[in-house]
Amino acid sequence: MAKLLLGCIADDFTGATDLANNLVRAGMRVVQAIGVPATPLDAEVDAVVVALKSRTIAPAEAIAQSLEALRWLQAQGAQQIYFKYCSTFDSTPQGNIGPVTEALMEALKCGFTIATPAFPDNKRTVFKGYLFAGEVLLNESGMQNHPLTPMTDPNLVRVLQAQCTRKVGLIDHAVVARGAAAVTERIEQLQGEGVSIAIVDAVSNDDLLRLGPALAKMPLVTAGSGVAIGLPANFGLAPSSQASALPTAGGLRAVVSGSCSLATNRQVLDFIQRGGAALAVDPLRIAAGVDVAAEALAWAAPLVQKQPVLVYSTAEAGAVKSVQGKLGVEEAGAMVERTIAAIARGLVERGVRQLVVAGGETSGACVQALGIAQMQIGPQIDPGVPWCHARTDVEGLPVHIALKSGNFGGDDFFTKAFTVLG
Ligand SMILES: Nc1ncnc2c1ncn2[C@@H]1O[C@H](COP(=O)(O)OP(=O)(O)OP(=O)(O)O)[C@@H](O)[C@H]1O
Ligand SMILES: O=C(O)[C@@H](O)C(=O)CO
Repeated sequence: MAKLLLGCIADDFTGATDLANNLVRAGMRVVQAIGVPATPLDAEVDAVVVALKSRTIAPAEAIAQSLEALRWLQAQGAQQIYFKYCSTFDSTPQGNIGPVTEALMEALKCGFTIATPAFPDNKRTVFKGYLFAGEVLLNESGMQNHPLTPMTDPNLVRVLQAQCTRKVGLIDHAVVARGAAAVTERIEQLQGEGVSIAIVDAVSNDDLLRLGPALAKMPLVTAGSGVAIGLPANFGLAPSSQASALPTAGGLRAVVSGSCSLATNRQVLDFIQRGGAALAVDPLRIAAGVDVAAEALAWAAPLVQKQPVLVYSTAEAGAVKSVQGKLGVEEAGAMVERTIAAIARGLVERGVRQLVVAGGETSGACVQALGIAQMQIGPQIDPGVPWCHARTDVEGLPVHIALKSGNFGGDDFFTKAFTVLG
């Protein structure tokens, strides 16, 4: 068995495919495992991304799951570990970015690591330690109102320090601009000052590519997906179309969406305005006991033979709040996720082999409903979202599947996705 070059631990499912996508584009062959695999790796790949759902669970549980993933990756011979979190640094005041980072450092006897969510391809940039989402600071981007991980402070040194016992410092843009040797020098200086984790500025892919060589000997790297573009070169790998080759796609095409982000709302509207076949799922009818999944599948069955179909619960903030007010936030979420996941499975049972899923939680529910354990990463649709290929437990059938983070993708994403597969 070939040795794994890079072993990755991601704190959610769509974030894991985002990271895998950047590694593939930089030349690595990558699989994504859903949870920590029970058996040794049996694929010829350069990197494995273990997808956890550890972003908002209790810190002790996030640490336990991350260390279990670390042990599995080490058993496969991983030469370097990458802890992937969100490009908007989603965390609660307690973590889990800080606690998991420190636990991994401890386990790896790693004296120094970096932390940067910068992902310029998706307009996440870090300057002087401050995180920008698009044109505005993180705390003005809408993230200050996130229901689970409200981000009210854009200063990442402060945010991470509040979650860590180790000292957190900054490698600022003036250093990164001077290249890898300057970064290495700054790391030595910071270590002399007792700092063991540094937020790193990056406002462009060039910054991330300059940073890459300085990370070659670090046992642990922690970041969003952006830093990944600079790592494969450290292992002598270069971008190649081979790394993203997937089996030829066939079968019927569908989109299921449980994401209520602004981007997904625009994508649903765009699909409908182009004349796409679309059906809205009403959470209140699910709550009233109607078999909404069966209805949706009956609607989709004839249409999907001729064209891609979209089944969505996507709604604007006001409508979501009203449903949550009636059903409760968690209950509404869980009910809609179960329904969308049942529809995804039903669609695959009816011949869909190219499936787009929108929303992080929704993706988790769909991947689990389809019994997917491992995904091979293919070509990018839009930054952060690749097509993947996976075996399901629906008669062992394979599907091409794309898991879209709520905020990612252009307005035409649901149309463009299928043109990428050809
Ligand atoms: N119409 C609706 N009313 C209430 N809740 C909904 C509705 N539609 C979807 N939901 C729930 O909202 C949540 C959406 O979360 P999900 O993670 O899937 O999307 P997202 O937050 O846009 O994506 P990401 O986490 O990738 O940013 C899910 O729990 C889903 O079931
Ligand atoms: O980094 C991001 O923004 C995404 O990969 C993500 O983690 C969404 O949940």
